[in-house]
Amino acid sequence: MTAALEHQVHEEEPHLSEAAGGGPQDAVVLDGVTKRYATGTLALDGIDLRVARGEFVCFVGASGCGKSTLLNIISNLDQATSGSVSVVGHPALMFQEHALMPWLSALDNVALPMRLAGVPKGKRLERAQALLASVHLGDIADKRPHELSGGMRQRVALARTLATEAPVLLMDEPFGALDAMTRDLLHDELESVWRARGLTVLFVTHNVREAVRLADRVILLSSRPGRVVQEYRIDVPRPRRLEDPAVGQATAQITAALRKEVARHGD
Ligand SMILES: Nc1ncnc2c1ncn2[C@@H]1O[C@H](COP(=O)(O)OP(=O)(O)OP(=O)(O)O)[C@@H](O)[C@H]1O
Repeated sequence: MTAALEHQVHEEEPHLSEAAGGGPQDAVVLDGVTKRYATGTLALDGIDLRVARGEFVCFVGASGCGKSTLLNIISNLDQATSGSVSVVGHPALMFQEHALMPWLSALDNVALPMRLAGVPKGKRLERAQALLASVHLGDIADKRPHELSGGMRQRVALARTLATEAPVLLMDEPFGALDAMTRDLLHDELESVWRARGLTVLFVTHNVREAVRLADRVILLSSRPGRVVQEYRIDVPRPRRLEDPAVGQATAQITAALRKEVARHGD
């Protein structure tokens, strides 16, 4: 068996590869992406996906359906067994665990990607300060992570993710551990940065309502192996709130489909 494996990153004025079937409007194109781990687990089976530039896509699915595997492959942290992946620019990845450097201040944590990219000190600190202000943390720049609440740390992590200037954000349950109020606030902040910068966001969550609150499109994955079961275009007008009746309706519809998927696998 031969594995046709391809992962392309397009640096500038990218056009996506013909191999992955992309066009100039696409930010991410997956063509027949399959992942079998060395243990034999078939985590993803022939995923075809096309995400337009500026689109906000959320993935939901039962535990173990391969959502994290998918993001890892798109970010090139892991490789597909077969299929092709094409991404515009170098995506930034944000996890549920904020992974801030405990010895650095909030400001220096946000400035870190720019430091690694060789941005001069004055410029990167100025930019980091502006990013902290954009997530309403302009006044805690000198604090270190242990002095901040969980929600504040996750906002610092969001500011640091944005400091990479990546055109594509890959977010794996980034707000999963937060209380409802903080999560609400971060939805607003993420949405406003997404719109202002024209970012493309691929966002994994277990929370269907959160997916509907944020997404232009929700993709439901099945488990063992992970496949696209259904896609839902969310045309509820923005700004949305988690408690909007229209958000509730779409949530109920997708949750019913998700329940069926979970029941099919008995988990
Ligand atoms: N490094 C690995 N080696 C072997 N199997 C793995 C590895 N990582 C994940 N898997 C398996 O692949 C499948 C998909 O895992 P993955 O973590 O991508 O799912 P997920 O949808 O993100 O799960 P969750 O929602 O629980 O975070 C699971 O059956 C998991 O056990």
